[in-house]
Amino acid sequence: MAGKIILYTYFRSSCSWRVRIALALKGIEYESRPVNLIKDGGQQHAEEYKTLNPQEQVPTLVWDGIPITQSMAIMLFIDDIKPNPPLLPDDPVKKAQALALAELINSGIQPLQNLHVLQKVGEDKKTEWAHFWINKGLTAFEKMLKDTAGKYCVGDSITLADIFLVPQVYNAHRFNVDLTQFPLIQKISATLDNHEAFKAADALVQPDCPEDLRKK
Ligand SMILES: O=C(O)/C=C\C(=O)CC(=O)CC(=O)O
Repeated sequence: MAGKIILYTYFRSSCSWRVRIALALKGIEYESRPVNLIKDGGQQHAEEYKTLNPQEQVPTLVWDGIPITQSMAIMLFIDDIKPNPPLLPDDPVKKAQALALAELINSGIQPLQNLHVLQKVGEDKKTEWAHFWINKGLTAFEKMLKDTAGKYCVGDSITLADIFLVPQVYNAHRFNVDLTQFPLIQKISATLDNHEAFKAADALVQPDCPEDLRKK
């Protein structure tokens, strides 16, 4: 695996967080470049950044000068350039289950509680809005886990489903979703919280995490 990797990231952006977990699981070194989504009206809208990421979002991974956007595409790329440990099971059914769980969050929850959507929904309604969509999505996720879970979301190996789950659980706490309704999600995310790669990728230990939120 050749190539210098730069990751444009924001500490609590779910999508950046996922990529940080994948890089940590693979043991891939990278240079982290923080993009503050709030400061200066959002540094993701800066002209220079827009040329890398026309959607004006994080993350962007730059590999040997080539920008790659979208967390799912980035993680599949990482899995291709460094196949071990794999992010998806070999078994076709398990692979589809892991992708279905990941997509449930990727397209069914996270985009609805993303910064730019909440800005459009408005300050007074945003908490109720985010709470509704996270609660609805995680209710389905928990039901699916009944058929797929072992130690992790799909069997006993870490997959993309686990990588997507952890940042979404952070957001569930942030928007006051009662996680005691979801015993499997709670159990698996507690196990993941103790995993070294997940600890290293945690939003609250990143260099751009503000001091008042930082994990002590
Ligand atoms: O610090 C902030 O308030 C701004 C941005 C975020 O939380 C990141 C998101 O938009 C949510 C997410 O990625 O899930």
